[in-house]
Amino acid sequence: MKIFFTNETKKLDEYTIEHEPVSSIDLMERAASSVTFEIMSRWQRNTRIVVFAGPGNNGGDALAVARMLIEEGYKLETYLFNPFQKLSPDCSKNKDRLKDIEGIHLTEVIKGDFLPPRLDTQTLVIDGLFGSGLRTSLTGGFASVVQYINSSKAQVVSIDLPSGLFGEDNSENYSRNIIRATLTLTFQYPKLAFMLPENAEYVGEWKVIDIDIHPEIIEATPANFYYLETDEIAPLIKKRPKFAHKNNFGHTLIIAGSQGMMGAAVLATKAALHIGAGLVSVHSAQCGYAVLQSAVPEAMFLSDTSQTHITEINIQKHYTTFGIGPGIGRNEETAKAIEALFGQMRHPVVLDADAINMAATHPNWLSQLPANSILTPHIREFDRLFGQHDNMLERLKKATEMAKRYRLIIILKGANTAIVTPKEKVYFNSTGNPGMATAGSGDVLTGILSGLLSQGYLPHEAAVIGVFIHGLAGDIAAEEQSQEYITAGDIINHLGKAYKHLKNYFE
Ligand SMILES: NC(=O)C1=CN([C@@H]2O[C@H](COP(=O)(O)OP(=O)(O)OC[C@H]3O[C@@H](n4cnc5c(N)ncnc54)[C@H](O)[C@@H]3O)[C@@H](O)[C@H]2O)[C@@H](O)CC1
Ligand SMILES: Nc1ncnc2c1ncn2[C@@H]1O[C@H](COP(=O)(O)OP(=O)(O)O)[C@@H](O)[C@H]1O
Ligand SMILES: [K+]
Repeated sequence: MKIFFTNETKKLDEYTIEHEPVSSIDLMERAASSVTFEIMSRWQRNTRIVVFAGPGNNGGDALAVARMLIEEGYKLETYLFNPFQKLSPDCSKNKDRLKDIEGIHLTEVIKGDFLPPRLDTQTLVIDGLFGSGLRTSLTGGFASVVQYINSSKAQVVSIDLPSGLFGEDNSENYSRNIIRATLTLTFQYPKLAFMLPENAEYVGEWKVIDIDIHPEIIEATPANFYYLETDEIAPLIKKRPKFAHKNNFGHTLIIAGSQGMMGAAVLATKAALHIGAGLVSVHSAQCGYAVLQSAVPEAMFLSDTSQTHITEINIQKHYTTFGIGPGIGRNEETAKAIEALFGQMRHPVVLDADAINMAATHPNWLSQLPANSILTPHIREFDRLFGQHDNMLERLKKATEMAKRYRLIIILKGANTAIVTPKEKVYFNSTGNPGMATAGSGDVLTGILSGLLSQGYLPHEAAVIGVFIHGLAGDIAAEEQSQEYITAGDIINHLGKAYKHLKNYFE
């Protein structure tokens, strides 16, 4: 799903209005009825509802929703803020339509005559003050209304965007003057701001409401940001040919583990096998021999000369890819061993964990990796590598710049993991849950990505499939066993079900 910028909303709406064709007031009616439907499915008729409408089309939506809810038997109070005595044409039409119906409590606030209604835990606020047309941070009376709503314990449904929030960059915005929504019902596509952890407190839960924007204009409008969903990932999964043998699915070498951190090697190796690599070998310190051979008998073990850590990696065979980093520690001897490998990397590799930390102290590494290699930093690893950043938006900008400069795929891990490609595209993942914030789940991702590269998936395909299926396996595990319970091993144990879900998706 493309993520457009809010300044493109008008263009998308206008094309739809002209080419569907549909009048703008009917498009608003369509949007409002979907919002009404969603509210009705969650809140009962006896809920006390207070609607706050602004002067633009976001306010128009809110007034239309108010009318529809009254027609459905809900009781509500509606406040229309019109300080400049200028409403958008569709907002004005909806004000007239609302005035005409029975049982309406509509207050139009023009000057500082606003007596705020009581808002308590039993109240549902519908926030239609501002949406995609917000030009500057809210100030004055609008800011006061937002603060009043925020200071209450009412639940808040925001239409399109929490009022006061910009769709993209909020780094200069005033936190106090942005609605903190319980639920945001956004039109047609999620906004970039929703992907960023710094805005979670405003957006709350969010859901896309399809208003049938014309498919031609969606197709024709380029985007740099995407939200990955099952219908985009499922078609990428390859079928294993009937006469295939293990060599068709490549040979992955996992370079992982050191004394006390052998579990990381086990997890990455198991994940590479379960995602479907033909052969998996693991190079690790001698102390890992018994552990690896018993925990993952399907993998071959290549022992380092050191008992405790990796010091030298002798490549005797052709490996399709390398998965480097989980649990290797930061010994300088290990760094030297990895450096010595650069000349032998023929295909994209995966770099994770301490390998990324070492890249931070060995600045020439990034330019020596094969093009389209995959880096999987979490936020702290990312900042160690590329410097401190104040927020996720800053990190995304830097990731985009670095992915292009070094021709790498950067997977910035977290909720809504971002996959940033050398072509400056950013894909946000939709799967995964906080249960995955547990030791070793990143090691599993490294194994998955290496195993996918090994099977011949293109690097950007391996990246999006890997991140998606990792999160999906975590979601299935959490569904069965609850978020708190799941460990990294449970993610691996649910990869099979995740694969099945993707393969059966179109059946
Ligand atoms: N046909 C359409 O155009 C559709 C529009 N939709 C709704 O329309 C919204 C966008 O409508 P608009 O473009 O009218 O924008 P908004 O309703 O978000 O706000 C625009 C109005 O607010 C004023 N304004 C902007 N920033 C301000 C600030 N900081 N302080 C005070 N006033 C400020 C503008 O001068 C303008 O009057 C979407 O978010 C969505 O809710 C939906 O109804 C779907 C269809
Ligand atoms: N709150 C969350 N929601 C979704 N996914 C998460 C969340 N927290 C962590 N994850 C996922 O779990 C993995 C954690 O990786 P990482 O931080 O490297 O852990 P570790 O170092 O313990 O292996 C990442 O893939 C990340 O996207
Ligand atoms: K709003």
